[in-house]
Amino acid sequence: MASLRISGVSVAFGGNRALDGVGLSAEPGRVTGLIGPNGAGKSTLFDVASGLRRPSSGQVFLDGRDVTRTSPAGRARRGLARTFQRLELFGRLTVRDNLLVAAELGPDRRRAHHAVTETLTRLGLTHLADSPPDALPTGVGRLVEVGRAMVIRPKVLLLDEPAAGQDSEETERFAALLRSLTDDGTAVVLVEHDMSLVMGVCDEVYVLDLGKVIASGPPEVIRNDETVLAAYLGDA
Ligand SMILES: Nc1ncnc2c1ncn2[C@@H]1O[C@H](COP(=O)(O)OP(=O)(O)OP(=O)(O)O)[C@@H](O)[C@H]1O
Repeated sequence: MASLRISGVSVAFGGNRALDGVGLSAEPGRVTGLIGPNGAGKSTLFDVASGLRRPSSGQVFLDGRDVTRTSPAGRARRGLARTFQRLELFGRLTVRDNLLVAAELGPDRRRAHHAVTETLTRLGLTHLADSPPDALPTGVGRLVEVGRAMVIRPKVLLLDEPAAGQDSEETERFAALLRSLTDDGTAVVLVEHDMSLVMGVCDEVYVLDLGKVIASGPPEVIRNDETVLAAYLGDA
């Protein structure tokens, strides 16, 4: 069963149909890519999935349960975590405390300190644990944001442009991290403009354009899809 299933979701901002009947499934242990030109609706779809925006129609299911009317906090308790395109860290708390705040809101508070230590090790950030994110380069800040989402061991992890600002070595390490998350059975949904990362790491890719899914399938199919090339990859 899909960990996250989105069905027939529509959102309009005034006369602008940001999402128009969008469907998407994210399976456990797989990375599902979501790509499309600027303004295609990717972040809006994450907002609908995480409960920050109520769709005018359509449904969201977590592990088969309809959560369309569940609050963001309720969805987090059911194992959904996300990152934001714009970093949403507490700039002056330490990296460790940024993770701890999230861990203590998760389902297992007693494990919070242990989970933070484990996550910092996994991300290779232990040496920066006592630094405030404000003092770190953006690429590292993004990793801290991913850590804050990972620390509750989510079933579904939505990542909004996590590799922006990372250099090629950091991106490579990040790809390995994504694979290790799927080994844990996490369903990862990745919004990302770095096409080599998307094509290298995703099992399945959805392409959004002007609020509609114009193609979905494995990376090798998407890479050669004429509609996708015309809408997006051609000028990427
Ligand atoms: N709060 C809002 N109010 C009005 N319009 C919005 C709002 N949020 C998004 N939009 C519009 O909805 C459409 C989809 O935007 P969205 O940010 O979801 O796209 P995106 O694919 O994430 O783009 P990007 O790659 O630039 O982040 C765009 O036309 C955008 O201008």
